Amino acid sequence: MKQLTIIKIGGNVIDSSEKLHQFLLDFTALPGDKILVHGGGKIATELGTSLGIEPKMVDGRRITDIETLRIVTMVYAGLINKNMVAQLQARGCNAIGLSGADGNVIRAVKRPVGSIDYGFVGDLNEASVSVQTLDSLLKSGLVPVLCAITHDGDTQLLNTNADTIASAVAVAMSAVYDTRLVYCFEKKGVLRDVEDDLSLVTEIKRNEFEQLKDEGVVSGGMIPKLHNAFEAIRQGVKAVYIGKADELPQIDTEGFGTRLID
Ligand SMILES: Nc1ncnc2c1ncn2[C@@H]1O[C@H](COP(=O)(O)OP(=O)(O)O)[C@@H](O)[C@H]1O
Ligand SMILES: CC(=O)N[C@@H](CCC(=O)OP(=O)(O)O)C(=O)O
Repeated sequence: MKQLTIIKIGGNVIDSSEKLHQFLLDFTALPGDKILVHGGGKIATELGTSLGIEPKMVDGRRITDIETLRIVTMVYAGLINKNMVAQLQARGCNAIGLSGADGNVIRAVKRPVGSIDYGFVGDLNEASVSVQTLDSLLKSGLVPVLCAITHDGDTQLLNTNADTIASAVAVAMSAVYDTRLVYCFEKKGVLRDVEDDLSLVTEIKRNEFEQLKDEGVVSGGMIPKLHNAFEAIRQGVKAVYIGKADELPQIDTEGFGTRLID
């Protein structure tokens, strides 16, 4: 099987034009087939706040009412996605920017209302990702750049966490590629002390994740990120890493951030 790398880039890196510039250079230089998935939660929060729409997050997920959906669609599928594609094109990477509705590449189901109504948030299942569409784009020499906007197939756009999209795409693509999933963000990886880069945990096994959670070592957005990462491994993704965006070039030589192991 051919190798495929799925890279997810988080909001704190996208928010810095310098860091984003360097990351896109490194992404372009990465050999082989690749797909980029981006978030942008920080920028959506900033724009929403400036328009008087306060963000509401529960367990790292954004409660997405109709006004918020308009903002995240503009920010993720428009501003960020198109700027990234233009920057990649300028570096010689033949990127194609897509929401989940484009080419029906990611179809989601609106999250059912339980104790919390998340609004227009989309959940993914095993049939969500169109492997055929992504595979044909890759075979045409294109590099898909996916944002956090999905659709339900019945006109409704939905907001889906970008870490979850990256994990679902990696799982689906592992049917036809040897797939690895790389979460890039602003820290060196999973740290024992969030403020200390020297406290990097180089490997985490599934059973150690529960322990790290109980000890309070991992918190906030890192909990769903690790959950998504272990789901990906359980469902056939060959390797999953979490690490610092500007260390991406080391991935095939010195190793990269935290490697997750089943
Ligand atoms: N043990 C930990 N190691 C590294 N980061 C952690 C840890 N525990 C919590 N975090 C927090 O998790 C955040 C990453 O999650 P999130 O903001 O969802 O990522 P992204 O920027 O990729 O969207 C980091 O910015 C950090 O503040
Ligand atoms: C439903 C949900 O929470 N969607 C996320 C999508 C963006 C995202 O995941 O951005 P980061 O990767 O930068 O956090 C949100 O709106 O924040």
